[in-house]
Amino acid sequence: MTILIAHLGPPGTYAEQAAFFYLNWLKKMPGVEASLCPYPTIAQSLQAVATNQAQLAVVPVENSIEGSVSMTMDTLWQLETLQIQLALVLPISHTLISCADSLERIQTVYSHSQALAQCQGWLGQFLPNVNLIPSNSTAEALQGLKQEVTTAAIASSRAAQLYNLPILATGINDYPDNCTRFWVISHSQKDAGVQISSRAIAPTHTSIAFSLPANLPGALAKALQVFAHLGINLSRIESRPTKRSLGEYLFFIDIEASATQVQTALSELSNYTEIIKVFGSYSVTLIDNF
Ligand SMILES: O=C(O)C(=O)C[C@]1(C(=O)O)C=C[C@@H](O)C=C1
Repeated sequence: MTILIAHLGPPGTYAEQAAFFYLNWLKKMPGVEASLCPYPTIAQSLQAVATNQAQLAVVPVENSIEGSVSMTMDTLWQLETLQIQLALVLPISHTLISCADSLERIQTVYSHSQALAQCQGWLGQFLPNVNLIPSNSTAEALQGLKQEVTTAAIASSRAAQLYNLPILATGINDYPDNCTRFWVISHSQKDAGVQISSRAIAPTHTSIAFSLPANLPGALAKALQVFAHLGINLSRIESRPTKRSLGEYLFFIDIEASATQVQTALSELSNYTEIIKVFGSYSVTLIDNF
Protein backbone atom coordinates (compact mmCIF):
# COMPACT_ATOMS: atom_id res chain seq x y z
CA MET A 1 0.00 0.00 0.00
CA THR A 2 1.19 3.53 -0.76
CA ILE A 3 0.92 5.95 2.17
CA LEU A 4 -0.57 9.22 0.93
CA ILE A 5 0.64 12.33 2.76
CA ALA A 6 -1.74 15.31 2.49
CA HIS A 7 -0.35 18.85 2.74
CA LEU A 8 -1.23 22.43 1.89
CA GLY A 9 -0.53 22.89 -1.83
CA PRO A 10 0.24 23.58 -4.56
CA PRO A 11 3.82 22.19 -4.79
CA GLY A 12 6.35 24.68 -3.39
CA THR A 13 4.71 25.44 -0.03
CA TYR A 14 6.60 25.16 3.25
CA ALA A 15 4.07 22.48 4.23
CA GLU A 16 5.17 20.47 1.19
CA GLN A 17 8.80 20.90 2.28
CA ALA A 18 8.00 19.49 5.74
CA ALA A 19 5.91 16.69 4.18
CA PHE A 20 8.77 15.87 1.80
CA PHE A 21 11.16 15.51 4.74
CA TYR A 22 8.76 13.07 6.38
CA LEU A 23 8.22 11.20 3.10
CA ASN A 24 11.97 10.61 2.73
CA TRP A 25 12.13 9.42 6.34
CA LEU A 26 9.25 6.96 5.78
CA LYS A 27 10.77 5.67 2.54
CA LYS A 28 13.88 4.53 4.41
CA MET A 29 11.73 1.87 6.05
CA PRO A 30 11.72 -1.45 4.23
CA GLY A 31 8.66 -1.99 2.03
CA VAL A 32 7.16 1.46 2.68
CA GLU A 33 5.84 3.33 -0.37
CA ALA A 34 4.67 6.92 0.12
CA SER A 35 3.70 9.93 -1.98
CA LEU A 36 2.62 13.53 -1.45
CA CYS A 37 -0.88 14.82 -2.06
CA PRO A 38 -1.52 18.62 -2.19
CA TYR A 39 -4.83 20.14 -0.96
CA PRO A 40 -6.02 23.76 -1.35
CA THR A 41 -6.38 24.39 2.41
CA ILE A 42 -5.02 23.11 5.74
CA ALA A 43 -8.56 22.08 6.77
CA GLN A 44 -8.92 19.98 3.60
CA SER A 45 -5.57 18.25 4.30
CA LEU A 46 -6.85 17.23 7.74
CA GLN A 47 -10.27 16.22 6.37
CA ALA A 48 -8.50 14.00 3.83
CA VAL A 49 -7.09 11.96 6.73
CA ALA A 50 -10.38 11.94 8.66
CA THR A 51 -12.17 10.58 5.56
CA ASN A 52 -9.40 8.08 4.66
CA GLN A 53 -8.46 9.76 1.36
CA ALA A 54 -4.95 10.08 2.81
CA GLN A 55 -3.18 8.23 5.63
CA LEU A 56 -1.20 11.24 6.94
CA ALA A 57 -1.33 15.03 6.84
CA VAL A 58 1.52 17.45 7.56
CA VAL A 59 0.07 20.74 8.82
CA PRO A 60 1.57 23.95 10.28
CA VAL A 61 0.76 24.55 13.96
CA GLU A 62 2.81 27.45 15.23
CA ASN A 63 5.30 30.01 13.98
CA SER A 64 8.02 31.60 16.13
CA ILE A 65 7.08 35.15 14.98
CA GLU A 66 3.33 35.00 14.39
CA GLY A 67 2.14 32.30 16.80
CA SER A 68 -0.60 29.75 16.25
CA VAL A 69 -2.10 28.64 12.96
CA SER A 70 -5.74 28.84 14.00
CA MET A 71 -7.11 26.78 11.08
CA THR A 72 -5.11 23.76 12.28
CA MET A 73 -6.27 24.08 15.88
CA ASP A 74 -9.92 24.68 15.00
CA THR A 75 -10.05 21.75 12.55
CA LEU A 76 -8.31 19.39 14.96
CA TRP A 77 -10.89 20.20 17.64
CA GLN A 78 -13.79 19.69 15.20
CA LEU A 79 -12.58 16.41 13.68
CA GLU A 80 -12.81 13.70 16.33
CA THR A 81 -10.55 11.03 14.90
CA LEU A 82 -7.12 12.54 14.37
CA GLN A 83 -3.89 11.91 16.23
CA ILE A 84 -0.50 13.64 16.23
CA GLN A 85 2.40 11.33 15.34
CA LEU A 86 5.36 13.68 15.26
CA ALA A 87 6.31 17.38 15.37
CA LEU A 88 8.69 18.80 12.73
CA VAL A 89 10.36 22.21 13.12
CA LEU A 90 11.23 23.86 9.79
CA PRO A 91 13.43 27.01 9.56
CA ILE A 92 11.56 29.55 7.37
CA SER A 93 13.42 32.05 5.20
CA HIS A 94 11.12 34.12 3.00
CA THR A 95 12.01 35.70 -0.34
CA LEU A 96 10.29 38.36 -2.40
CA ILE A 97 9.57 36.93 -5.83
CA SER A 98 8.58 39.12 -8.78
CA CYS A 99 9.15 39.73 -12.48
CA ALA A 100 9.43 43.48 -11.73
CA ASP A 101 12.91 44.93 -12.35
CA SER A 102 12.88 46.99 -9.13
CA LEU A 103 10.95 47.31 -5.84
CA GLU A 104 9.57 50.69 -6.99
CA ARG A 105 7.43 49.02 -9.68
CA ILE A 106 5.60 46.72 -7.25
CA GLN A 107 2.01 47.63 -6.39
CA THR A 108 0.64 44.39 -4.92
CA VAL A 109 2.16 41.63 -2.76
CA TYR A 110 0.43 38.25 -2.39
CA SER A 111 1.16 35.55 0.18
CA HIS A 112 -0.27 33.37 2.91
CA SER A 113 -1.42 35.57 5.82
CA GLN A 114 1.20 33.97 8.12
CA ALA A 115 4.01 34.84 5.68
CA LEU A 116 2.75 38.44 5.19
CA ALA A 117 2.68 38.84 8.98
CA GLN A 118 6.18 37.36 9.40
CA CYS A 119 7.52 40.03 6.98
CA GLN A 120 5.39 43.00 8.07
CA GLY A 121 8.36 45.09 9.29
CA TRP A 122 10.31 44.55 6.04
CA LEU A 123 7.20 45.33 3.96
CA GLY A 124 6.56 48.50 5.99
CA GLN A 125 10.15 49.64 5.39
CA PHE A 126 10.67 48.74 1.72
CA LEU A 127 7.15 48.55 0.24
CA PRO A 128 5.08 50.85 2.48
CA ASN A 129 2.41 51.68 -0.12
CA VAL A 130 1.61 48.32 -1.70
CA ASN A 131 -1.63 46.33 -1.39
CA LEU A 132 -1.12 43.19 0.70
CA ILE A 133 -3.38 40.35 -0.44
CA PRO A 134 -3.64 37.06 1.48
CA SER A 135 -3.70 33.81 -0.49
CA ASN A 136 -4.35 30.18 0.49
CA SER A 137 -0.62 29.44 0.53
CA THR A 138 2.75 30.97 -0.32
CA ALA A 139 3.04 28.84 -3.48
CA GLU A 140 -0.49 29.72 -4.62
CA ALA A 141 0.58 33.39 -4.42
CA LEU A 142 3.07 32.77 -7.26
CA GLN A 143 0.33 32.09 -9.79
CA GLY A 144 -0.04 34.99 -12.21
CA LEU A 145 3.30 36.70 -11.40
CA LYS A 146 4.62 36.10 -14.94
CA GLN A 147 1.60 37.87 -16.47
CA GLU A 148 1.56 40.83 -14.08
CA VAL A 149 4.91 42.56 -13.51
CA THR A 150 3.62 45.01 -10.91
CA THR A 151 2.88 42.14 -8.51
CA ALA A 152 5.15 40.19 -6.15
CA ALA A 153 4.74 37.22 -3.84
CA ILE A 154 6.38 36.05 -0.62
CA ALA A 155 7.42 32.41 -0.71
CA SER A 156 10.54 30.24 -0.34
CA SER A 157 13.53 30.34 -2.68
CA ARG A 158 12.74 26.66 -3.38
CA ALA A 159 9.30 27.72 -4.69
CA ALA A 160 10.88 30.42 -6.90
CA GLN A 161 13.18 27.77 -8.40
CA LEU A 162 10.32 25.32 -8.91
CA TYR A 163 8.28 27.85 -10.92
CA ASN A 164 11.33 29.45 -12.54
CA LEU A 165 10.62 32.93 -11.15
CA PRO A 166 13.13 35.69 -10.25
CA ILE A 167 13.94 36.56 -6.62
CA LEU A 168 14.11 40.30 -5.81
CA ALA A 169 15.05 40.06 -2.11
CA THR A 170 16.02 37.25 0.27
CA GLY A 171 15.73 36.73 4.04
CA ILE A 172 12.90 39.26 4.34
CA ASN A 173 11.34 37.77 7.50
CA ASP A 174 11.54 40.25 10.38
CA TYR A 175 13.45 37.86 12.66
CA PRO A 176 16.27 35.68 11.27
CA ASP A 177 15.52 32.65 13.46
CA ASN A 178 12.01 32.31 11.99
CA CYS A 179 10.72 28.75 12.18
CA THR A 180 7.38 26.95 11.96
CA ARG A 181 6.34 23.82 13.81
CA PHE A 182 4.34 21.25 11.81
CA TRP A 183 2.44 18.22 13.05
CA VAL A 184 2.33 14.90 11.24
CA ILE A 185 -1.25 13.70 11.76
CA SER A 186 -2.80 10.27 11.25
CA HIS A 187 -6.19 8.72 11.83
CA SER A 188 -6.38 7.70 15.49
CA GLN A 189 -7.48 4.08 15.08
CA LYS A 190 -6.06 3.09 11.72
CA ASP A 191 -2.72 2.60 10.01
CA ALA A 192 -0.89 0.96 12.86
CA GLY A 193 2.10 0.62 10.51
CA VAL A 194 2.34 4.38 10.10
CA GLN A 195 1.98 4.94 13.83
CA ILE A 196 4.72 2.47 14.71
CA SER A 197 7.13 4.10 12.30
CA SER A 198 6.82 7.44 14.14
CA ARG A 199 6.76 5.83 17.56
CA ALA A 200 10.28 4.45 17.06
CA ILE A 201 11.33 7.69 18.85
CA ALA A 202 10.12 8.04 22.47
CA PRO A 203 7.41 10.72 22.77
CA THR A 204 8.41 13.86 24.70
CA HIS A 205 5.28 16.02 24.30
CA THR A 206 1.51 15.58 24.60
CA SER A 207 -1.04 17.98 23.13
CA ILE A 208 -4.54 18.32 24.53
CA ALA A 209 -7.41 20.79 24.40
CA PHE A 210 -10.30 21.34 26.78
CA SER A 211 -13.37 23.46 27.36
CA LEU A 212 -14.46 24.62 30.83
CA PRO A 213 -17.85 23.78 32.41
CA ALA A 214 -18.57 27.43 33.31
CA ASN A 215 -17.05 30.88 32.91
CA LEU A 216 -16.42 31.37 36.66
CA PRO A 217 -13.56 32.91 38.69
CA GLY A 218 -10.64 30.46 38.94
CA ALA A 219 -12.07 27.92 36.46
CA LEU A 220 -8.94 27.95 34.25
CA ALA A 221 -6.59 28.32 37.25
CA LYS A 222 -8.03 25.14 38.83
CA ALA A 223 -7.45 23.19 35.61
CA LEU A 224 -3.88 24.45 35.26
CA GLN A 225 -3.08 23.84 38.93
CA VAL A 226 -3.43 20.10 38.28
CA PHE A 227 -0.20 20.28 36.26
CA ALA A 228 1.52 22.68 38.69
CA HIS A 229 0.81 20.40 41.70
CA LEU A 230 2.22 17.38 39.90
CA GLY A 231 5.34 19.32 38.80
CA ILE A 232 4.51 18.93 35.09
CA ASN A 233 5.79 21.61 32.73
CA LEU A 234 3.61 23.08 29.96
CA SER A 235 5.36 24.34 26.82
CA ARG A 236 2.39 26.16 25.25
CA ILE A 237 -1.05 27.43 26.13
CA GLU A 238 -3.38 29.00 23.55
CA SER A 239 -7.02 29.91 23.64
CA ARG A 240 -9.48 29.76 20.74
CA PRO A 241 -13.14 30.83 20.77
CA THR A 242 -15.59 27.93 21.31
CA LYS A 243 -17.69 29.64 18.59
CA ARG A 244 -20.77 29.03 20.81
CA SER A 245 -20.83 32.47 22.41
CA LEU A 246 -18.63 35.54 22.71
CA GLY A 247 -16.03 35.29 25.48
CA GLU A 248 -16.14 31.47 25.77
CA TYR A 249 -12.88 29.68 25.00
CA LEU A 250 -11.18 26.37 24.31
CA PHE A 251 -7.68 25.96 25.76
CA PHE A 252 -4.96 24.16 23.80
CA ILE A 253 -2.07 22.93 25.90
CA ASP A 254 1.25 21.25 25.07
CA ILE A 255 2.64 19.21 27.97
CA GLU A 256 6.31 18.28 28.23
CA ALA A 257 5.70 14.56 28.85
CA SER A 258 4.08 11.55 27.20
CA ALA A 259 0.39 10.72 27.83
CA THR A 260 1.39 7.68 29.92
CA GLN A 261 3.63 9.89 32.11
CA VAL A 262 0.75 12.33 32.71
CA GLN A 263 -2.07 9.78 33.12
CA THR A 264 -2.85 10.97 36.69
CA ALA A 265 -2.92 14.61 35.60
CA LEU A 266 -5.27 13.88 32.70
CA SER A 267 -7.78 11.97 34.85
CA GLU A 268 -7.64 14.67 37.56
CA LEU A 269 -8.11 17.36 34.90
CA SER A 270 -11.49 15.88 33.99
CA ASN A 271 -12.84 17.14 37.37
CA TYR A 272 -12.37 20.74 36.22
CA THR A 273 -13.19 20.57 32.50
CA GLU A 274 -16.22 20.04 30.28
CA ILE A 275 -14.67 18.24 27.26
CA ILE A 276 -11.03 17.07 27.04
CA LYS A 277 -9.47 15.92 23.79
CA VAL A 278 -6.05 14.26 23.80
CA PHE A 279 -4.46 14.81 20.38
CA GLY A 280 -1.52 12.50 20.99
CA SER A 281 2.01 12.08 22.31
CA TYR A 282 4.94 12.63 19.98
CA SER A 283 8.59 13.61 19.66
CA VAL A 284 9.97 16.77 18.02
CA THR A 285 12.44 16.71 15.10
CA LEU A 286 14.31 19.69 13.62
CA ILE A 287 14.48 19.76 9.81
CA ASP A 288 17.92 21.18 9.11
CA ASN A 289 18.92 19.74 5.77
CA PHE A 290 16.94 21.94 3.36
O1 LIG B 1 1.80 28.75 2.67
C1 LIG B 1 2.67 27.90 2.94
O2 LIG B 1 3.69 27.72 2.25
C2 LIG B 1 2.50 27.06 4.13
O3 LIG B 1 3.04 25.98 4.18
C3 LIG B 1 1.69 27.62 5.27
C4 LIG B 1 2.52 28.35 6.32
C5 LIG B 1 1.64 28.61 7.60
O4 LIG B 1 0.44 28.39 7.60
O5 LIG B 1 2.22 29.05 8.60
C6 LIG B 1 3.66 27.51 6.73
C7 LIG B 1 4.86 28.03 7.07
C8 LIG B 1 5.10 29.49 7.08
O6 LIG B 1 4.93 29.89 8.41
C9 LIG B 1 4.12 30.23 6.24
C10 LIG B 1 2.96 29.67 5.83
